[in-house]
Amino acid sequence: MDEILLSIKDLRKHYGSKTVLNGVSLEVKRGEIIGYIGPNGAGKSTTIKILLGIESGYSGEVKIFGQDISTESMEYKRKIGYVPEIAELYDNLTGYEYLTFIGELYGLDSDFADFKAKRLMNLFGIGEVYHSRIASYSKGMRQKILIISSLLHNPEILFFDEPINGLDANSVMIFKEIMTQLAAQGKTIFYSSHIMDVVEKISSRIILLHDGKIAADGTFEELKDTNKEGSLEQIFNELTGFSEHKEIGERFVSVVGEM
Ligand SMILES: Nc1ncnc2c1ncn2[C@@H]1O[C@H](COP(=O)(O)OP(=O)(O)OP(=O)(O)O)[C@@H](O)[C@H]1O
Repeated sequence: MDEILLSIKDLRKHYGSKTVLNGVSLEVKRGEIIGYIGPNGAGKSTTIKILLGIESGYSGEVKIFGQDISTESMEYKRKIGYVPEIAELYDNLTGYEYLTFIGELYGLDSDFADFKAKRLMNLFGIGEVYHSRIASYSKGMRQKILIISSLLHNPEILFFDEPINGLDANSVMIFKEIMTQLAAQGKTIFYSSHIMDVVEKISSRIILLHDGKIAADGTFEELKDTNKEGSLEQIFNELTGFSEHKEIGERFVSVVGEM
C-alpha cells in the first residue's frame, strides 16, 4: 500500500482580514515529487512554513509521518529538509563552518558532517571555496550551500521553495537529477517554483494553488487532458484566468517612457 507521509485537511490561514489559504486538502505519498505552483502571493510559501511548524495560527489538520504537527513533538523535523525561498546565511562563516554547524544541529557528528559536506560541495563544483567566507560566494554558490544544508542529514521529506534560483543551466540539470534519484530512493519532495518547464518535467504530480484553494491536482498528462492548453505555462495561465500579458506589457513600457 502507498504510504501517506503528509496529509492536510481543510487548511485555512488568515493574515488579519486577508484570507491566504481557504480550505486546502491534500495527501502526499512516499516517493512523490509534488510541483506546488500558483501565482505570486497565492500562499505556497505559507503552506510550506505551516508544514515546517514555522508558521502557526492556522485551522485545519496537518499530519506529517501520521502525526498531527500541532500536538506532537518536534521530533519529525529531524526527518525534514528545507530550502527556503529567502534565506539568511551567516556571511562571516566559511562553507565548512556553516555546513558542519547545520550538520551538528541535525545531530551529525562534526567530523562526519565535514566529510560529507566537503564531498557534496566538490560534486556541486564549489569545493574550492569550502574554506572561504560565505560573504565572498556568488548567488549560485549560496544556493548550492542551501541545497547541501537541506540534505546533509539524509531527510525523508524535502521542502524546496524556489531551490534553483541563481543556479546555472548545468547545475539545474544536476539538481533535477538529484531530485529524481532522491524520489527513486523513496524520498518525498514538495517543490515550489515558478519555473514551469522544470516543474513540468520533474514533478510526478502538480498541484496548482489559486485563490486560497487547490485549482488543479494531477500528473502533467492529467492536467493536459482536462485543460485545452499544451504547456504547463499555458495551463497555468488558463487556470488562473490570465490572458492580459501583452496589454500589461505594453502599458508598462508606455509608463516607463513617460518623462
Ligand atoms: N507574515 C505575514 N504577514 C502578513 N501577510 C503575510 C505574511 N506572510 C505572507 N503574507 C501574505 O500572504 C500571502 C501569501 O504569501 P506567500 O509568501 O505564501 O505566497 P507565495 O505563493 O509563496 O508567493 P510567491 O510566489 O510570490 O513567492 C501574500 O499576500 C502575503 O503578502
